[in-house]
Amino acid sequence: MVDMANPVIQVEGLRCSYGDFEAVRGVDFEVARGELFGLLGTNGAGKTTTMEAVEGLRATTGGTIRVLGADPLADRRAIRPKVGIMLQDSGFPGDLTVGEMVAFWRSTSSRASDAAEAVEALDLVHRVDVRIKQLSGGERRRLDLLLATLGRPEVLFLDEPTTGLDPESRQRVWEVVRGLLDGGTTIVLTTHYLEEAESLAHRIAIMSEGRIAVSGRVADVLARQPARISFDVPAGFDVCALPILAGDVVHHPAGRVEVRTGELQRDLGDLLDWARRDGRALTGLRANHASLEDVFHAVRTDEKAMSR
Ligand SMILES: Nc1ncnc2c1ncn2[C@@H]1O[C@H](COP(=O)(O)OP(=O)(O)OP(=O)(O)O)[C@@H](O)[C@H]1O
Repeated sequence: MVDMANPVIQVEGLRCSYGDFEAVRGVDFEVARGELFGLLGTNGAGKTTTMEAVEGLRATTGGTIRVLGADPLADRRAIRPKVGIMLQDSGFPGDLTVGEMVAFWRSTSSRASDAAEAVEALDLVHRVDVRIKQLSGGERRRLDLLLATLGRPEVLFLDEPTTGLDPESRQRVWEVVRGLLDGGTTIVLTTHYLEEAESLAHRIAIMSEGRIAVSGRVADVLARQPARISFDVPAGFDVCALPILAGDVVHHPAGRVEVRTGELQRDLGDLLDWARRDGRALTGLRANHASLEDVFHAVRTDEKAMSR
């Protein structure tokens, strides 16, 4: 059960600028202990800038941030041992081997976890004697995650942790992240993979042009978007033949009818009754709740409408 009464991370009215350009324009969110909060958004929406500010790596121009009750920039030394950070580009020394880097990193933490276990979990055993600069992009990402989690952080920031990973490696990273959540770690994650957010996040926020456009529990965010029912219809089909439905009907030229509805069960029932009565086969019938992709698309559409 997520305890929102005692958030581990509190961000209020956050603003960040690069010169005259304001990249983050008043962002608010809270993350409870043991929760995974997903920060999504288009390229340039302000996710990394927000993450860097919350990590204490970037000065802000407005608002307040508290991580474990402290200001992450001013009180960095106090909270740093409890925080793990996986940047988009970690810049670790390429001449060290994986094993040397892990040993060095481990020696810097008083709370280090079992390195051998972590190396195994992230499938890097066979790369221990390889120099970092010789790793593939996916292996680098897995090493970055390993190093970010080695100190058993209470709070973990993951900036696009699975970019460039093949599906199997991505699953492996998800397993490691789920294990950390089971152990009570609080995680903030940015990602462009919507299925990753859908699969891992308790709550998400979708950023658009420096602000949070949509936020909430994944199920609640999805429930705010219409569901879809679709099926094939023969050439020359007249949509007036359909029963009266709560949703909007779109007749695609390729011979498919789509219903976008906030009343999935009722409209689906009415359509099935109608098909049975008229002896019609609804070939290719599909009924789905909205996906995060639909929500993302709606945010993009609003973004474009606002910029017109
Ligand atoms: N060093 C910088 N100097 C000037 N502008 C910057 C700098 N870094 C980022 N920006 C701008 O700030 C905005 C937000 O960038 P940010 O990297 O936070 O976005 P993002 O949501 O993380 O994007 P992406 O998904 O591409 O990583 C963008 O318009 C970007 O061009």
